[in-house]
Amino acid sequence: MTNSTEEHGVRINVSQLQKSFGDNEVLKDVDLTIEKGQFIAIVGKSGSGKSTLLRLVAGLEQPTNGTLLFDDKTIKKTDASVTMMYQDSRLLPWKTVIDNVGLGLKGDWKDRALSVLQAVGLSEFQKEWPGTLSGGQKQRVALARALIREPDLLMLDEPLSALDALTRTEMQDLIEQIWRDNQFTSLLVTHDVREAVKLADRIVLIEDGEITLDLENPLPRPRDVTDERLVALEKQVTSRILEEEPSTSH
Ligand SMILES: Nc1ncnc2c1ncn2[C@@H]1O[C@H](COP(=O)(O)OP(=O)(O)OP(=O)(O)O)[C@@H](O)[C@H]1O
Repeated sequence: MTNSTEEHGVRINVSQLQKSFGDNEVLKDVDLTIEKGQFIAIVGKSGSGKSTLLRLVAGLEQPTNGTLLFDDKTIKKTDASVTMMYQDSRLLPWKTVIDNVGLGLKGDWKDRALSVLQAVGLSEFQKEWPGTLSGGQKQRVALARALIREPDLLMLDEPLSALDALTRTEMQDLIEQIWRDNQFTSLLVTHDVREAVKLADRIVLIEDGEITLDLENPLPRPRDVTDERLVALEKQVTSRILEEEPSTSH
């Protein structure tokens, strides 16, 4: 799909979104517009509601209240292709790498699968079993499996947090390059503020189910994590997260 001239990306508009599980109000009145092709990172403490927001946007959960629009259409009517990448690659161990990439696809997908495997640097591994791959390679296959669907929206739920630091940096560069080549909209949930400032155009902080910071990241790409402007941005977000320690635990 990296050679495709077709336009990808979707504009997302979340308005007064609210989600409760029983008495637990997890998201309170969230408003967020993500422009087509934008890369957004959602950061925040554990339990603040990041994954819930992602799952609502992905249509895996229904909101208690509020609206969710894709290119100004309600989510039920959207034609947009939405794909998700998780911390765990979720590959089927009894299928080869290439069959995992094409899983669930109809028609002749082998050439496209090879092309996306090439884009993630794994074409030589097409006939291998997932069990023989490293954690980083498995995540590359998961990325290829997302890419073959030519996503308008790629959702990334802590996709790199189980990887070692070096592999993680390599994967960040790969994700950024693939996003730039394909221009889909990206929504990344991460605990890692450095990862957020390296990859995202905007960093959104969620605290107790509310957006409390929405920061533009104007730094040119590709970004160097030792660049003092990036370090300053990282400090700004981190200190904001740490500002208010909860007085009670629950
Ligand atoms: N299906 C569910 N049923 C009941 N409660 C849920 C459900 N999903 C999430 N929650 C609750 O919603 C709150 C927010 O969870 P969520 O996973 O969105 O947080 P998070 O910010 O992504 O946390 P983490 O960084 O630890 O993944 C938590 O209190 C969690 O227990």
